[in-house]
Amino acid sequence: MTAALIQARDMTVSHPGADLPVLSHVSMGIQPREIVTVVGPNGSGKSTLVRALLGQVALTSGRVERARGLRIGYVPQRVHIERAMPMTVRRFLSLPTRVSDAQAAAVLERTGVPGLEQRQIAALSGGQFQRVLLARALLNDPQLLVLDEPTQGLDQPGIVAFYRLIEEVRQETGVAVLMVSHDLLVVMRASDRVICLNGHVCCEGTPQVVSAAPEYRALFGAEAQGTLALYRHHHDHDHDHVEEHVHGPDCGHHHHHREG
Ligand SMILES: Nc1ncnc2c1ncn2[C@@H]1O[C@H](COP(=O)(O)OP(=O)(O)OP(=O)(O)O)[C@@H](O)[C@H]1O
Repeated sequence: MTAALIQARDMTVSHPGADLPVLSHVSMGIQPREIVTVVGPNGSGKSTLVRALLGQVALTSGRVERARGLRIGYVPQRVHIERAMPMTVRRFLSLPTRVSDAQAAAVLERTGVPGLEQRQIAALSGGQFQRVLLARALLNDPQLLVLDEPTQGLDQPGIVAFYRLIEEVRQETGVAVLMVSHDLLVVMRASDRVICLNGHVCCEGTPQVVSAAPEYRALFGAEAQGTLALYRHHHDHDHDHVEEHVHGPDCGHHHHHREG
């Protein structure tokens, strides 16, 4: 296996005053060119995981290893403050690092919003704004893109289009992508690997494996049924083979489908 771009080993994060750690013994990594999505209920520690990987949150124990000189493009979850500022797209792209007109034009073209330079940030649609954020994150030619709920506030076609764009960008640039998302169905189609988080790593694997995992179905209930249906056709033709999935020590379930 190639060396991971970023790797968390047995990472625990506790916030001062809280009884339980937000993240408990989390180990996970991202390989070059991989699209990895973290799913989990509200408050399950998804944003904390991302920020810990980026070195923005102190670890209680464990460690994070980053490839030397790793370039990361990060789109944080809370960007509505930036959005309210009176500022053109062109100026926004030059924060914090100045870029040339040609670079700005090229990156807007790549993210599917060419020619928006002179528009006010506040006047963009939700989908256009997400693409401008993605454009800015791509400017330093990252090896890893980190997107925390990038499709928040988009409608269904907007969500699908955004994930398609992410796949195109990966194809074109070879960037690896770590995303946090609530869009289970779309995520399952667009990710190479899914990590299901609930304070610890509940289960992880290909979308096909995770969608069939009992931990995932316990966490997401009816919604999980929909993602499982995506893969049922495949299962129908492959009864004897159920892929292994990794699961945490405290998930409290049995793998009947495997041991039986
Ligand atoms: N700086 C902090 N101090 C204390 N508690 C915090 C801090 N940051 C996050 N938390 C708590 O840690 C838990 C996990 O938060 P986090 O934002 O990582 O979850 P999340 O899975 O991203 O949630 P959501 O889906 O709602 O965005 C929550 O209970 C939150 O209140």
